[in-house]
Amino acid sequence: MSDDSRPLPAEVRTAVVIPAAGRGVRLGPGAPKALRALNGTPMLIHAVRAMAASRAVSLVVVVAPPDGAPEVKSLLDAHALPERTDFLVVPGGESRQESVKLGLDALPRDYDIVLVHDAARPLVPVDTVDAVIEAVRDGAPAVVPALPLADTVKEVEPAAATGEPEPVVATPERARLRAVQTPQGFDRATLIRAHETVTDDVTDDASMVEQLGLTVVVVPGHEEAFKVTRPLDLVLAEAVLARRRLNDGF
Ligand SMILES: Nc1ccn([C@@H]2O[C@H](COP(=O)(O)OP(=O)(O)OP(=O)(O)O)[C@@H](O)[C@H]2O)c(=O)n1
Ligand SMILES: C[C@](O)(CO)[C@H](O)COP(=O)(O)O
Repeated sequence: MSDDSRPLPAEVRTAVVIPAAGRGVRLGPGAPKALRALNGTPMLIHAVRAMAASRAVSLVVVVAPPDGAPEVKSLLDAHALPERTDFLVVPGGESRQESVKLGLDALPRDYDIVLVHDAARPLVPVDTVDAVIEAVRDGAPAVVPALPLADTVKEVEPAAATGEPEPVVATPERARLRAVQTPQGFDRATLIRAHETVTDDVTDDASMVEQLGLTVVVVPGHEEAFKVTRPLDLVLAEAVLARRRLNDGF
């Protein structure tokens, strides 16, 4: 463990950045993905509530579609959210990475732990959020929730949209692979350094911390923390919400 791994004091404050500026191309035509409804409520509101459900979270920064900040502010005002949590809305950028950076730029100084959570993972349970925060409090500079894979994974030589069969290059040992979810949790200084240092395109924030040479640790993820990416994911998300309503006796 490096010096970045010292335990943080218990009273440290935690903020969440929610990148919500994507179009949702893989979901098909319609409003920006984060604003589409799940069970009548925008996906973003589900994601915000999932984060604010943690008593450790005192600020949520929503990174809105570039021209959608006023609409997102109105949505947050129109939905019941915990009073103990503060909310900020900033406009996003061209890529997820850029949107996260814009969210980080808006963070007040007095937050030591920062979570980054996809608006597209609206159903993550609060226990997963708390497990990530606890691991950062315990001294990890970067923490990701993740699950073992159900499928075997092949590395291929990608056929550039020609439709040709793709030759398999390798079969990584499945037992060593994990499917990574969000929220990913960070010591704030580490995450800011990662975003200031790494210029490659990446698909998650933790991989930027890996590029700094620091250790990223994995805590158990949750099946309900899946990302709404394609149309079938919407069906699954509605089914999870229906089951929760039944369990809650509504
Ligand atoms: N320029 C972008 C692109 C993505 N995101 C956010 O990053 C999260 C994960 O991205 P993804 O699931 O890929 O969302 P989209 O980019 O909207 O999806 P697609 O690639 O299908 O367009 C989402 O909450 C999305 O809103 C963002 O804030 N800014
Ligand atoms: C951050 C992430 O959700 C971790 O699995 C994922 O990498 C986002 O990928 P996307 O292509 O931007 O949805």
